[in-house]
Amino acid sequence: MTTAPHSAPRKLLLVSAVALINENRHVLLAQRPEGKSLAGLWEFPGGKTEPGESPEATLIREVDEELGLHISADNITPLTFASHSYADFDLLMPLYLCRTWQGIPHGREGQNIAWVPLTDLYDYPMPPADLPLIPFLQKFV
Ligand SMILES: Nc1nc2c([nH]c(=O)n2[C@@H]2O[C@H](COP(=O)(O)OP(=O)(O)OP(=O)(O)O)[C@@H](O)[C@H]2O)c(=O)[nH]1
Repeated sequence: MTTAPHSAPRKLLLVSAVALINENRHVLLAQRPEGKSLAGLWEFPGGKTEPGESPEATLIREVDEELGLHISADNITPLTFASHSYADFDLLMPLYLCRTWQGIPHGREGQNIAWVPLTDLYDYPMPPADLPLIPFLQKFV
């Protein structure tokens, strides 16, 4: 008698990300460095939620680590989310909106960053999960 193989459950990855919007209605994107998955693509700052960490705390921590920016929980608001099935995991990514921060952003991990007019977002190749977010941002931000 043969037994059907049990496949491991797919992993659900929770990632917090932010649309930092400046006074010119430009959004800050960061380029994924060489050596990482999806290298070279432009993404919203953020990262994986650690065990026991709230999505908002993740965002505040990641924006500091990646960009040297200080944002407060009072200045971020939920905007929309991305949901995408990558080959080896499902991504759920709340996208917050932030228009007020302290500091001048710089790529603390050596990554390129760019302030991108919302109308030019399609000129910056982004991960597939992010593509549905572009028309949303263009229409509602
Ligand atoms: N921060 C961020 N992550 C995104 C975006 N879109 C998207 O698919 N992701 C995915 O969400 C995950 C975020 O992971 P991360 O930034 O904390 O970690 P990482 O690159 O070091 O991890 P990895 O190289 O193992 O994927 C990555 O798999 C990344 O590809 C986005 O706009 N911003």
